[in-house]
Amino acid sequence: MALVHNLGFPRIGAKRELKFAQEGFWKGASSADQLLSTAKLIRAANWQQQADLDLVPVGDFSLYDQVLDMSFTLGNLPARVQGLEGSELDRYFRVARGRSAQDSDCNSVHAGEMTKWFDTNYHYIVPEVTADTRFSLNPERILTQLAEAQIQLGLAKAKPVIIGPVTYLWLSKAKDGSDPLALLDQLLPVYSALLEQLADAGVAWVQIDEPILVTDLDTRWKQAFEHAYHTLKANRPQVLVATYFGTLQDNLQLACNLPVAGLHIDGVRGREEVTKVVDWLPGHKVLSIGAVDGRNIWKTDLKRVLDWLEPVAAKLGDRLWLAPSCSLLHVPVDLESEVSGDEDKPATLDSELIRWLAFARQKLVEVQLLGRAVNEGREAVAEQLADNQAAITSRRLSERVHNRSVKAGVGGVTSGFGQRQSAYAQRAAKQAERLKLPLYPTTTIGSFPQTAEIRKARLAYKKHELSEADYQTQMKAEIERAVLEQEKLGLDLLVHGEAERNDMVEYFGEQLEGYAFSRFGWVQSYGSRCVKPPILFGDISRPEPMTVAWTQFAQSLTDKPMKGMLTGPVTILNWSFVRDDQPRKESCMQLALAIRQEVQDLEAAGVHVIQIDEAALREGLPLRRSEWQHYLDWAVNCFRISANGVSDETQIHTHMCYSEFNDIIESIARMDADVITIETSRSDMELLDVFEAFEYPNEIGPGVYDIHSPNIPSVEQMVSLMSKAAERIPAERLWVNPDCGLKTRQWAEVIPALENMVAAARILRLQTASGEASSQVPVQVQREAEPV
Ligand SMILES: Nc1nc2c(c(=O)[nH]1)N[C@@H](CNc1ccc(C(=O)N[C@@H](CCC(=O)N[C@@H](CCC(=O)N[C@@H](CCC(=O)O)C(=O)O)C(=O)O)C(=O)O)cc1)CN2
Ligand code: MET
Ligand SMILES: [Zn+2]
Repeated sequence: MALVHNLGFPRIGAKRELKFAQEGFWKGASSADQLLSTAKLIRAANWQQQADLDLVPVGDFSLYDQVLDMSFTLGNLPARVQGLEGSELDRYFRVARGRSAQDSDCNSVHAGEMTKWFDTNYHYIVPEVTADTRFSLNPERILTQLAEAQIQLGLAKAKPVIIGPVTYLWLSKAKDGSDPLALLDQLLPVYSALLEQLADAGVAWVQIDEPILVTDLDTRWKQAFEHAYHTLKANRPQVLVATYFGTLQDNLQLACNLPVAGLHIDGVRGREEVTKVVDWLPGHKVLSIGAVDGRNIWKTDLKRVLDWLEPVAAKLGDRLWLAPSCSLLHVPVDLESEVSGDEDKPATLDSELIRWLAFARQKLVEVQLLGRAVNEGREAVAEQLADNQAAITSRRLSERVHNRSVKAGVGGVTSGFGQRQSAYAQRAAKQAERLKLPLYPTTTIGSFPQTAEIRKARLAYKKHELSEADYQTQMKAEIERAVLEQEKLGLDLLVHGEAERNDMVEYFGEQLEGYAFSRFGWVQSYGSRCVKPPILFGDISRPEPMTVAWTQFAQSLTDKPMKGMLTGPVTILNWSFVRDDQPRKESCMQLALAIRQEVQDLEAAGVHVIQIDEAALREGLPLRRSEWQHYLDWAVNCFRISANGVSDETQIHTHMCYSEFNDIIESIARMDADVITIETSRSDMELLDVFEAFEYPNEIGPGVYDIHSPNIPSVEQMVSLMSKAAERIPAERLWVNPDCGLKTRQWAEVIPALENMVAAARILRLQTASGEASSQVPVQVQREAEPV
């Protein structure tokens, strides 16, 4: 009998209950007890929905981030929060979010660094270590949740999930430049103790996630796996080592031979490896195959899966387990929420599209169907299989998916599409003459605070309670406010503030043909922040201009230059649920042509600076280095096609956040944007080393203001950061700007932070004018943040 199980379930709640509880608590509007009881209710509901599985994940829930949870479990808190007063919950959120110095205790704490979880749009808090890090077990969270689950589901079903020791260290960053792997022997006793406690609590199976097994590992990391799992052998539950997001390749034998009871592999992205793993896996071990895509929202073609799965099942017998390919964290909770519109929220997906889709709950039903088909024969689920087949066929043959003129447009792309008229130096001179910006020009990345009023108005508009005209009037008022504030602040290059956009990707998805969007299809991005990835289901075209009127309106309010603001094709692709019936690069090319039309329309409307955000270009990099170049080639090509249909005088900006550029700097340079703004403030400008080493030729705005934290950066901090930047990049090519957009902040934070930023730029100009190299700064009056 094949068992069916799950690796992890979304924890935000079907209606984002966790988000509202977190934010209520942070604002001081509700108590810790209220937050914790909402959390408990969500866990119970999640287990309820998974109760039919043979094994159910426990410990996949998190109040902020599962990696931060693991750091707490392992007693690995940054020194800056150790010994602080307050509760553990307080310390937890301090690491997660930072804390400004407005508190009476004067404990300003900067937030832990956040970065992308593999190639997903989920962000985790990077564990911080030093050579002196000592771990100690803090098992309370997981034991408490385990006890809850065991009561609800019975002892046998509860399967704790933890991040494995090798992956944990691989995700860690050593603040002192030491080697995190050197801490392995420190760490293993804590894992042993944890496993022993889980065994004592009656746990039969524990899932230990080691996703780095699908990445390129050098010998040391490979040996670390053997060492770790041999060391952890005694007194523990049976261990299922879980890998996902790709193929094992040269780690395959290592993964198969670890001294554990089972292995999970990604049977969607690693489909071609399944047979090989079956051959290599020792006969006493369980193989869990992820046969349902945990990274996308399409209904599984069950017949196609069964065609390859049945022979595997025949070989493995009881040793086969079935699951989604990875944790379901990356898909929305429940398609049922989309089915019937109510007055509050009209449905957005039609019944035909709904029939093609599966969210987390539906994916678990698919896994169960596969289990029954394997265990009892296809006849046992004949009706469901026929239903599934009909849906698959309906999507494959649908005329909504294919658009001849779009395909013709792609066919007509020539190499000239990606080419600017002149090289950067010539363009820069023409642009400088037109824009007349000062040295160290200041700008922002695009969005200004998305206030509760903005969101409320948009909701009312979507519910048809607010007319289109009234909605537009209100958004125009917001844009006006943003423009006035920027003029008051003395910024040099303005933005309209993106008030009218729900999200930088969803907004474009809503206006492009070939896209659908859900009502409740939320996926956690970080902490309480969620995104609703639009669903790219068909050939993409742009029926009409998407941003021109808003940008023109904003420009009409000021004599300062106004940046047009677009999301680039690669980012739209990477942050959407995309087609699985054609290569991603083809969808991307269609998006590139649509954005190119928008860029040209903006230029024709008199917009002289256009930013095309490619925040997700790097996260789209395949996990395997051997596949990088191919991806980078088409991604950069698509960006260039979207951007380069303009005259020399038009200045193209691009923006990237959370990016490490070391390995891809050549491709970044090939994008040939006139200006690139990047995230650098948390990494102390370290990121710029590679731009210096590569002699990156165009302009750069290294972020000086960490917008992910409520802290207000001081003038000194920003002058010091920019001085570090100027040691690496000639001042004439530097811009002064925040790390990213300001939509998650409040005006009360943004104004003083940008005041300081503009003051910093003025000091830098004065210093340059007087030839002064020092970063001595006149004393400034600092304004503090409002509590969030
Ligand atoms: N797609 C994407 N990926 C990304 C980023 C990004 O900006 N977009 N940025 C990075 C991650 N950063 C992020 C930063 C902020 C948010 C964010 O603010 N998300 C919002 C939702 C944004 C949104 O779509 N808002 C809609 C819907 C708002 C909403 O929730 N409305 C309520 C009611 C409104 C109310 O009363 O508050 C409802 O519908 O129930 C809108 O503005 O229209 C949130 O979690 O709160 C997400 C990710 C990397 N990945
Ligand atoms: N223009 C966008 C903004 O400011 C870029 C964000 S990148 C995640 O919000
Ligand atoms: Zn950004």
